[in-house]
Amino acid sequence: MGDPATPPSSELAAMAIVDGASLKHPFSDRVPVRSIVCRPDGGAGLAGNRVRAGGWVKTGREQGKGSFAFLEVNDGSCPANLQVIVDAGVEELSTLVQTGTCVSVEGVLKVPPEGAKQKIELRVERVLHVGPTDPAKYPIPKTKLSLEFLRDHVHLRPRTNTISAVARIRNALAFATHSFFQEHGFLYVHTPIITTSDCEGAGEMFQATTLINEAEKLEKELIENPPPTEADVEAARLTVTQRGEIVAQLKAAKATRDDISASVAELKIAKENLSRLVERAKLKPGIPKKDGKIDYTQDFFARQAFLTVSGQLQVETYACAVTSVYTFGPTFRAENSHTSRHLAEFWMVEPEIAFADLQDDMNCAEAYVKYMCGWLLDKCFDDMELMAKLYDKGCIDRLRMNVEWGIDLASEHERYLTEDIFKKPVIVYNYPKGIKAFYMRLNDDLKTVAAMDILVPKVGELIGGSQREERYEVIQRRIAEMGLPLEPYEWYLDLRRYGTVKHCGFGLGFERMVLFATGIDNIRDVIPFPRYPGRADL
Ligand SMILES: NC(=O)C[C@H](N)C(=O)O
Repeated sequence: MGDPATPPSSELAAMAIVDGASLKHPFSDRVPVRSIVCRPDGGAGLAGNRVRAGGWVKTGREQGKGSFAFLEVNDGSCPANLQVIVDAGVEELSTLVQTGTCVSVEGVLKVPPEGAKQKIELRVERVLHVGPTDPAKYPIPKTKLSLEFLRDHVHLRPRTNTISAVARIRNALAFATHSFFQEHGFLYVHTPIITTSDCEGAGEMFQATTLINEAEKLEKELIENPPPTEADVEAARLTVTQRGEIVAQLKAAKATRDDISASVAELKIAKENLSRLVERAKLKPGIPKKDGKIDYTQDFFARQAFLTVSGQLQVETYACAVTSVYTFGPTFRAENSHTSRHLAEFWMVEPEIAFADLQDDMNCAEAYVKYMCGWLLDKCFDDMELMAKLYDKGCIDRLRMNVEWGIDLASEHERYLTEDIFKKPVIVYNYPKGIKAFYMRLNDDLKTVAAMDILVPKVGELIGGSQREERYEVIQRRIAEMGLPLEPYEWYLDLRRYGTVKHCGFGLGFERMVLFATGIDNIRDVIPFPRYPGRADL
């Protein structure tokens, strides 16, 4: 003893007794609640172990006339709580029992008395930390709260059962995504967020340079249309007095003076606006400056740049070089949309495969969605059970279903098709060319393109994909036909000019997959920080 590197005896006990490697968190002294209760025996086999555990109190009550307290503690590692029993005297019980209090405790795991719901409980011997909460102010009390209400408390909502389960399901789906594509030899390629190309050509891009463009526009306007100067005002006055007729002179003078003072006022406002905008723009990091002034000669911010709507065009460059690739990142749509299926910022998984056609594309999409369903059943069953209980009795069956694919339909009635006609996912393909993007391959009928959408019950479109037009002349004609400028797509056309190859790909809306899996109704509840009109604060 006396050696500063030797931990206190209680810590030694914790390390020695708790089946260390398998139970203890690798980078903290705690044992995650999951390691204690999410076991086939519900944790009973761990009785006698000394552990440290921590989390947030879901519910708490004092028992035995205040001689001890029962706490249901959750640390987000699984949907289940750990029952924790604290004797009076160890800590102020009235603080501990408040919903939302954070506790970190050390004690011994015990099998509870006969008839108890849980198979194991923690008898506390030492309280290591208490983060109290004021029950009068805490916005997330233990009563059932609507998801809509929770949207106004985005920073505290992960403390709820639903939002923490969604976080785990989302995490599992992301892991499954990488696992699926990596297992099948796809390369993960990071595509850019800031870009000048509008992949869908739908004009729904967020401008990345609004501020600078406003300042630039105003400055240009003032140069082209300079407002009157003081000298102009004086000259105008002189002209007025030199005029012959007094009456006309007075009338003219009045009119001119009014005009002039209006112009001067406008000038003042314009100048103020300009300097305010320029000042604000100067504060923005990353804007190119020369001698303290914005440097418009530099290409990047001086040109219009946008937030990407899809990584597809860029990821195609890698598919046409390294064959099988995917990108997975945030994408943006500046639509003023208030539906439960749209977000201004959402995540998309976009694979792209060379030497593959539309049928291959559909096969890949089918295998990928089935893989994710299997993964959730395997790795997140307890969270799925919670979703089935709270939101949608059918969600587990939906994951289990043997998806029926490839029903041949050439029309686009999304949820109607999946909910009323087929109660299963359907693929709709070969769409009329007029309603689809320029990059989709023109079919031999010259009327339709090799596009496909996968529509699923409850959600509608989950996946949109296509075989890409690999023929230089055809794609060039399609771009022109759709009234798009050729110049921004020159690099894209190079892929067809040099070593072209048939290829295909699709985009899966990641949040829509979470909706499909969980049965939750609104897309704003399946992304940690939803972005929709009016919402971007946190
Ligand atoms: N990668 C894809 O095919 C997705 C498609 N570009 C879309 O945004 O819908």
